[in-house]
Amino acid sequence: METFQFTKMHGLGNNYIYVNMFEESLNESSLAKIAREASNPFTGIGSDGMILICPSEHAPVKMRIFNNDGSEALNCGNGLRCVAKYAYEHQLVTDKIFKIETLSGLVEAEVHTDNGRVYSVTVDMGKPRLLKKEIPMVGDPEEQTISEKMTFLGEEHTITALSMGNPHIIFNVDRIEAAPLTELGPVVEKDPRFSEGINVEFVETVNETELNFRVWERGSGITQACGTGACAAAVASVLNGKSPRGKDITVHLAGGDLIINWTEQGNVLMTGPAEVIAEGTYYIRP
Ligand SMILES: N[C@H](CCC[C@H](N)C(=O)O)C(=O)O
Repeated sequence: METFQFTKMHGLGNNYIYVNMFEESLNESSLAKIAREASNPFTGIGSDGMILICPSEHAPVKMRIFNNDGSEALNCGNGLRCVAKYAYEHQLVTDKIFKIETLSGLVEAEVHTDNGRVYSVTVDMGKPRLLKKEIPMVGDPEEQTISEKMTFLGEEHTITALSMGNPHIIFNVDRIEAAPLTELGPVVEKDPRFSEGINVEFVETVNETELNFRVWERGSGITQACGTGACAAAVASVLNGKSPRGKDITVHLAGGDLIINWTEQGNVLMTGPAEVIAEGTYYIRP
């Protein structure tokens, strides 16, 4: 029976099965199947997906992330904080500031420690990608998507869309408790106007530096938190003139708070916790 060692970790409740690929080897053609099966809450470990911590030629570590439907995504904010924590605490890196390779490029992480234990991580997520061709979505490829009218289920909505290496669409709501997560989430996620699907976020503006936030994730459904989504929501708030550039914006997600800052230099900084839940052996189903 084939097995692998795993560490289950979460960032604000957005939890993944982490596999140290410096020590494990998994069959590339089985990764989607393993991600689906291991993520199953009844017959697997149960999680929002699987994240591989891999060797890299461009950085000390590389992150690959699979949603719980087995689809591979190009970025994951909560995952990056947990990868940074794991890499530092398992001596895959020696510095407190280091690069991590993702499928959407290199990011830089800084771990914050207490007696050698990482309790919080700041990730420089790089620049948001604002053009329609970078999301990707229909329309003029050289244009941005800021407060644009789009109709879903016969109703017109004003939306903003952008990419943090993975695609995000943001709907503004008056009360976050009333966000139509299950009504709109799955429909928008797979709307053909977004050729690679899209993560669906609902945001209530509390004030210019505070947002309430809920998410229906592409490939995973409702999660407790989405780091790239929180970055996208903060950038969208600045683009719509509701939040200031270069200031910390607190994003209140279901699982807790992230501090996001779209700096004057153009990079997006994300700061938040990363926690270990469990370690163990997973038995791969034949
Ligand atoms: N569902 C996302 C990947 C996970 C992102 C999220 N968990 C985060 O923390 O950024 C996608 O398909 O693009």
